[in-house]
Amino acid sequence: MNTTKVTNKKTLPNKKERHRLFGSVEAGPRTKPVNKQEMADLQNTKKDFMFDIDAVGISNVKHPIQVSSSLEPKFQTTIASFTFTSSIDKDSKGTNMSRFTEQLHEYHSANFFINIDSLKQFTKDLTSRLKQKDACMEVTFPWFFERKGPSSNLTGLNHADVTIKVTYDIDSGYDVEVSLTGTITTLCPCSKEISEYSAHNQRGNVTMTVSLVEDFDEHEIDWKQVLLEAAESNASARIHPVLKRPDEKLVTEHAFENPRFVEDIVRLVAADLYELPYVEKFKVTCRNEESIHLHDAIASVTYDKNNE
Ligand SMILES: Nc1nc2c(ncn2[C@@H]2O[C@H](COP(=O)(O)OP(=O)(O)OP(=O)(O)O)[C@@H](O)[C@H]2O)c(=O)[nH]1
Repeated sequence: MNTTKVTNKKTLPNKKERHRLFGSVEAGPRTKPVNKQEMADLQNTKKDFMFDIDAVGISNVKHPIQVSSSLEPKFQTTIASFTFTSSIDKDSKGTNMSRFTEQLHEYHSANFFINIDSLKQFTKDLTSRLKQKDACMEVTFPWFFERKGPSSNLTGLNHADVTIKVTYDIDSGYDVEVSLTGTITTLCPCSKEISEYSAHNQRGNVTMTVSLVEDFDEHEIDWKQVLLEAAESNASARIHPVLKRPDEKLVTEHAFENPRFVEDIVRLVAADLYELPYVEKFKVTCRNEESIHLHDAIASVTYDKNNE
């Protein structure tokens, strides 16, 4: 290894002098309290502040998390983005924002696994910690799963974006919404029909947002895998990280044999979700990134079984 040092030719002022050169000044007299007990607590000021606030809190909190899965890898760490909020009434000036991340770190240190049950516990605890009547948290993360080539069986990791949103209200209890965005291939039926050869295709992003029945047992059913399957099994073809030529041939032919409009995707996925007894209501959206346009094709279906 070459350990020769490069000789510095300039003589620089020391670091403190450099900071002064760029505008740093000496500390002024300190007159305000440094003990927490003596500090002003503006957040907890009680007065008529005119309006209740629906949601106040923090968003874009990046944090490592642990997730379990019915597909390989069965346990994984991934990076999540959290949003934490609660409502406050018009007599409170503000919330105590440090308590959101304070609680997150406490959970993290106690081996926090992200699932519906643990988020229910988290929001309930947060409600008491904040001394408010409700709390809401939303967590979004890439969930990874193994995918094999259809002929070679060669494996790689794909991912889908997953969101869990849990609200706890001391009067009405829990509200849980789960969501997954999976990526698929769609082959245009119109293009297939009218062209002498081939058909153009798209990369489709299918987002399913679902309300599950109250007694849904996530230890019995991995809803992530179910939603992924709803998107992929209705696609022209699935997406693969590793494809050899025999795989590529199968995937290409499968897409040609299963052409889909963006409308077909949202209706077919809606049908699968409709058939799941533990799904109460759902929204399916699809956004196809066109390969023959700069724009995307979009469609959505919303359905609530309670309104039947
Ligand atoms: N309510 C409120 N807080 C803010 C805002 N902007 C920053 N802060 C936060 O105020 C925080 C102080 O947090 P608090 O939780 O109120 O601190 P505290 O009163 O010492 O905490 P407790 O001991 O839990 O009562 C800092 O973490 C800042 O991030 C804002 O717009 N509204």
